Amino acid sequence: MTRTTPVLPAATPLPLHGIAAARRIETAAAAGLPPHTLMQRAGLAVARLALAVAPHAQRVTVLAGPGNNGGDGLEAALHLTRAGRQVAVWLTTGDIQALPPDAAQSYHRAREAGVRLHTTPDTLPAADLVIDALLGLGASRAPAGAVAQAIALANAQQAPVLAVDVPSGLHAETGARLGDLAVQAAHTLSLLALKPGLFTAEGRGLCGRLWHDDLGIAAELLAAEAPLARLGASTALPLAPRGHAQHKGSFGDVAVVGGAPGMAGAARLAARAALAAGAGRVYLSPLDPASGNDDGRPELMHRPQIWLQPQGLLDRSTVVCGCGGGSVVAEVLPPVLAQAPRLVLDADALNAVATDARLQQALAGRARRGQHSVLTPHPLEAARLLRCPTAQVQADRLNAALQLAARFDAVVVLKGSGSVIAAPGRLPVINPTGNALLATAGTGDVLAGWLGGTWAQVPQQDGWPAALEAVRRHGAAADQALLQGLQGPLRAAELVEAMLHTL
Ligand SMILES: NC(=O)C1=CN([C@@H]2O[C@H](COP(=O)(O)OP(=O)(O)OC[C@H]3O[C@@H](n4cnc5c(N)ncnc54)[C@H](O)[C@@H]3O)[C@@H](O)[C@H]2O)[C@@H](O)CC1
Ligand SMILES: [K+]
Repeated sequence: MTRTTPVLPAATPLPLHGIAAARRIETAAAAGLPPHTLMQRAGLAVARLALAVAPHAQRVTVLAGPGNNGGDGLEAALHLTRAGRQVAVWLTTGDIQALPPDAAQSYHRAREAGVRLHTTPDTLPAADLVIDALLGLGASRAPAGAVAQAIALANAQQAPVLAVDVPSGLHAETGARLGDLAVQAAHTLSLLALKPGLFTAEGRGLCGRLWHDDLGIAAELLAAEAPLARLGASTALPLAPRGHAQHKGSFGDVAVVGGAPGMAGAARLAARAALAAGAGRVYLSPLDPASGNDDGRPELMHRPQIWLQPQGLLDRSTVVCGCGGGSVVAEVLPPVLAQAPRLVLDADALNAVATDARLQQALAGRARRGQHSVLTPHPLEAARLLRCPTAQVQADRLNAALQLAARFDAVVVLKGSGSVIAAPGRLPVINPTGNALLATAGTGDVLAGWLGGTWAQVPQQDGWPAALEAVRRHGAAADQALLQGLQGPLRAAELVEAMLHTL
């Protein structure tokens, strides 16, 4: 039968299906069951979760929309009424004939069970729990009319909201808002397939705690549909233990190129992170000739202008370039792009590439020369590289990351809530860890440095495993800090230390 489980933290990777695939899964599942079974199971799952997360809630308001998401809400209302709760259903439509057949059947079942049914009012009655069954997979445009009014009322009242399948107003596939209004849920119960939009862009913030119920369908039905992405695991990959006879030369070299005048800290943060990630030796080559050693970390080695040396650190290290690069980073990028065998490009290095066709060509040609690249843009940097508005990147983060990966033949980490990791020929991954404690200056430098430090230890691989692991751990450190009660932000230098103590 059905089983509801919390989705996060995800112990193992999980497939994330797009809307079309989720609908095919629903159709295939329904075909193997007596009519109306799936909706009854969905409603029962919602009611059970409501009773579990709000056991003392006596007054429950169910907001039911014009489609089958509303049908799920009507089924839940029926079960909660039977469980002795005072349930009021507010329908956004008075035209019952217009409901799809499954939802219409649930309407009649709810009415026969004595559930109080109304059309959406100007105010909601006081409630201890609100169930959002307004829009699900069928949400296709900005909420308007009675649906918009119901969303506004749900957000204006105090009781926690349990969203059915997806918070109404959120696009289940992209995680973008469909319009200005979207339900802010405390809990979301995703039904049948998990959808990518629940985990990236606005999804994580609007969903609250995420739950999943596969409604008891056969696992093969889910496996038969290709996912659009997968949710990465929240737990550590097993790393090979360090052998007794290994030495610093066994763990690779990282060279950080960054830190233009006034931005020495960014490059130092990246270098410290590379060291903490386990690289054998870390060199810091500042773009500011006046910049000296990082006195707080004497382990780091100061090596000026490595880009001027024809054969040296640039040719044999994992290079992290861009952190605090300013505009001067553009001058060193030609040799860096030409020589670095493994290259992490961040921040100003990406901005320089975005405005220079020759650098773009040099970057895109690296893979053909057997050189590997990882790009770590935040949405604005991604937008510059794609020559589009930032809103367009955020409107479809999976697609934006895939486009960048294809264009530059590189691994791309599109940062932000639910970082997306994409590479040519690979199923993109949405990272499940992280929170708003990371929204502070320097945390991106730490990520780039940690990624380089991880990658240096496995130089025979491309940047994919190192990118997945660095992004996961970066977020996991913030999750751990949140659990420990940090109010935030997690300052970047402390993040390096926190990552050291995070699995
Ligand atoms: N049919 C079934 O047996 C099952 C259905 N399920 C539920 O069904 C949902 C999908 O149902 P539907 O395909 O009917 O889609 P929805 O219930 O998400 O909504 C579709 C309806 O909303 C309207 N609509 C879309 N955007 C709107 C907007 N911005 N403002 C106002 N109205 C808007 C559409 O015109 C249509 O009438 C899933 O998310 C899930 O909750 C699942 O429980 C599985 C079982
Ligand atoms: K909903």
